[in-house]
Amino acid sequence: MDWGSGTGISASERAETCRKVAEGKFFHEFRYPGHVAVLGGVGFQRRQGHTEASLEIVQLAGYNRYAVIIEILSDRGDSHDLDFVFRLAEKFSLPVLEMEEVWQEFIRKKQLITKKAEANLPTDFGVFKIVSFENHLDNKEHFAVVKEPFGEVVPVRIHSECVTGDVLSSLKCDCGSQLANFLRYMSAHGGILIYLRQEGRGIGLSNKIAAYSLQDKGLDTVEANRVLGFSEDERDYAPAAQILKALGIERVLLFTNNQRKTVGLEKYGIEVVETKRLYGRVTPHNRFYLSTKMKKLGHELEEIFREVNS
Ligand SMILES: Nc1nc2c(ncn2[C@@H]2O[C@H](COP(=O)(O)OP(=O)(O)OP(=O)(O)O)[C@@H](O)[C@H]2O)c(=O)[nH]1
Ligand SMILES: [Zn+2]
Repeated sequence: MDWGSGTGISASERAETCRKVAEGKFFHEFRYPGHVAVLGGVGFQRRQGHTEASLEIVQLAGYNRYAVIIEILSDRGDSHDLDFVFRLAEKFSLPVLEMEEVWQEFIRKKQLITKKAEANLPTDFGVFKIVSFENHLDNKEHFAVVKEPFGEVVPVRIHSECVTGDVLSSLKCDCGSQLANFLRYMSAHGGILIYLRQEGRGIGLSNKIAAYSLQDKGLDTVEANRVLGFSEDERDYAPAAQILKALGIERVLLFTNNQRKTVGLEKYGIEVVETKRLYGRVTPHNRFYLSTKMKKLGHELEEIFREVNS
């Protein structure tokens, strides 16, 4: 689009066109086609693209949601790499923001998950409260199980969905028994379980079953994920951080053997005051899986292997 009666080509005319868009002029007041391409963001929570990120940056800085994006090109017309961008930024004393930093700030500042429904839930482990959420972050039906009272630092378990382990009592992993152990702990001491619908470390049930099939052929859990085109762990704990905030909680005693969960919560503004190990059952079927988690994913499981070996 172009604004005004000139060609619209010069830098100053293009800047004027951008300014008029940001003033909220109507589409029919511009001329088409023109020399400024207009893009619309679909929401940063849906797409972590430059268009969406630029809208968040200007809004976080206190401006209306209009931004100008430029691609930095070399003399030959190719896109420059990040090294060039850093050198350019240094030369002109400009800040450089990476997508991950904008995402973290977005999750800290824009609360997209709120409490929806809550009810009592008597279980074999005790009577809990179950809470559901209105979730505009990833639109999944995560839920929380709450047992009060608890102190200012709340015992918390972030548990990723494992239908095979949690529902079918599969012996291939430790999920079901870890879940039961935490519910038992909560029943006695109070706390919160956040159940995230991140089946298969975020790859979904079908892909996890495909990964199991590769494991039947001798691959380990990390290799199987990679063969299927995924990273070893696709989870993001942004929904967990926002669920905790929706429940009014910012300081936690986290039950996990996985440091990525601690890092994953802290970067979104949740303070992990302390972590406690939470072990499940070791079976002949899950031993190799658990030792792979320890060796390749950094899970702190040395203690259970010491016990098993002694
Ligand atoms: N892709 C894949 N996912 C698996 C496999 N085995 C278990 N999972 C998934 O791994 C996740 C385990 O979740 P959690 O127990 O919350 O997390 P964790 O990383 O083990 O960390 P902590 O239990 O907190 O120490 C669940 O989503 C399971 O479905 C596997 O072989 N492949
Ligand atoms: Zn499992």
